[in-house]
This record gives sequence, C-alpha cells and structure tokens, in this order.
Amino acid sequence: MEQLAAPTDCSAKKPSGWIDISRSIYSGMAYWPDNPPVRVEPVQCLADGDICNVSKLTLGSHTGTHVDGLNHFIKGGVGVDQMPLEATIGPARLIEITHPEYIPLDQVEPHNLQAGERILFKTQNSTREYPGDRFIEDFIYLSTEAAQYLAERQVRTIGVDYLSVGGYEKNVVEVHKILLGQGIWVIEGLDLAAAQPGGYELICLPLKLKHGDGGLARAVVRSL
Ligand SMILES: Nc1ccccc1C(=O)C[C@H](N)C(=O)O
Repeated sequence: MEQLAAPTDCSAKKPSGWIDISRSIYSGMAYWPDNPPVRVEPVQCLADGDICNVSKLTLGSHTGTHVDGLNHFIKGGVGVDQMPLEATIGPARLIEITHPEYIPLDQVEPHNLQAGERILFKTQNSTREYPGDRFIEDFIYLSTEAAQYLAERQVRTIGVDYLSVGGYEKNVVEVHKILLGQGIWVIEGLDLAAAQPGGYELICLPLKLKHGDGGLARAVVRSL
C-alpha cells in the first residue's frame, strides 16, 4: 500500500510576514543627551505579593522608535495627536544608503521620489553593532541638501534608523526645521536590520499624546 504523505498541517504557523522595525524600551537604553534618561521601574510586583505587576515609566517623548510632532521644532506646528493616520500607515519604500557618514543627495536622487511617498532610509546605523545603552554621536544622519530635496519633492514621511534625522551637533536643528516646516512627518529610532530594500506596507502609530512633540511608536512593515 503506497504510503501517502501526511496532509499539510494548514494550521502550522505561517510567518505573518510582518517585520517589527521598532526598538525595545528598557531602563538604561541610549537616549538623546539632553533628553530624560529612560527608567522602567516596578511599582507593584506579583513576586512581592501585590495583586498585579505595574511599572512606572520615566522617559522623554523622543525615546526609542518615535514620531516627531511638527511642533517639535516649529512654533504652532501640530502635535502627533493631530497627525493624519495616512502619514504613517500605507505603502512605503525602503532605500538602502551605503555612505558611512551621512545620507547624501546623490544616493537619494536616483530613486526619483514622488510627492506623498513614505520613505525609510536604511543605513549602517541598522547594521553596525551599536551599543544599546550608550548614545553614539557619529550616527549616520540626513544631509541638509538631501533634506531640502525631500522637501522639494514633497514626500509625506521619512523614517531613519537612529535617534535623530539630523546629525548630532551638526545639522540636527536645520534638518528638522526643513522637514517639519514643510509638514513632512519624521519617524526616528527605527531598527531596519531585518528589512531589505523594496516596497512595503508600513504601520507605525505614535502614542496619542495631546499636542505631543513626539510620540513613542511601534512600527512594522510587510513586503508588498
Ligand atoms: N533636545 C534637542 C536639542 C537640540 C537638538 C535636538 C534635540 C532633540 O531632542 C532631537 C530629538 N532627539 C529628535 O531628533 O527629534
């Protein structure tokens, strides 16, 4: 009697295809130098006989993976609670940048970015072994001319893979003012190590902080 193969177990867990591009939040993690340090402290503890576990969070609004409110650098700009959901939900393009120091215009222009696009920039920030608990000053950042180009192209949203879109003690203020001033939404602190260049469905939702200058976010992508 021919041995028939067992029927495929259709209930076997198929990978959902979603890739988590967020960074975990934990006490002592790296944060922007003049922002509050990150503390996650138990205030109720099952192991101590409390009825449940509850934690107290002390951290800045620009911790880990987060979305900048337009009001982060722009007086009168809207906060993350007023962000149109389409800014961080929908098709997105992941572009890999190989320059070891910053995102140069000549690595952005060839992609012919269109108005309304959501763009994620994967740099060596995602592939270098950065210490999680120490701020790195020489992270790869968006050049001012690339920021100006993105503003001219009227992209909708950009995502970067370190704590700031602009360079530390370089062009951080200028780049934020160029992008946020043009209503471009900025996702910072992404971890793009597991994602490759291409087209994705992006879901990234910042906490609904009233008039928030920043909103901690969980971000995921799925290949289109
Ligand atoms: N406090 C600052 C002071 C000067 C320049 C930037 C900041 C920031 O907080 C930048 C923030 N990490 C961001 O990239 O959105």
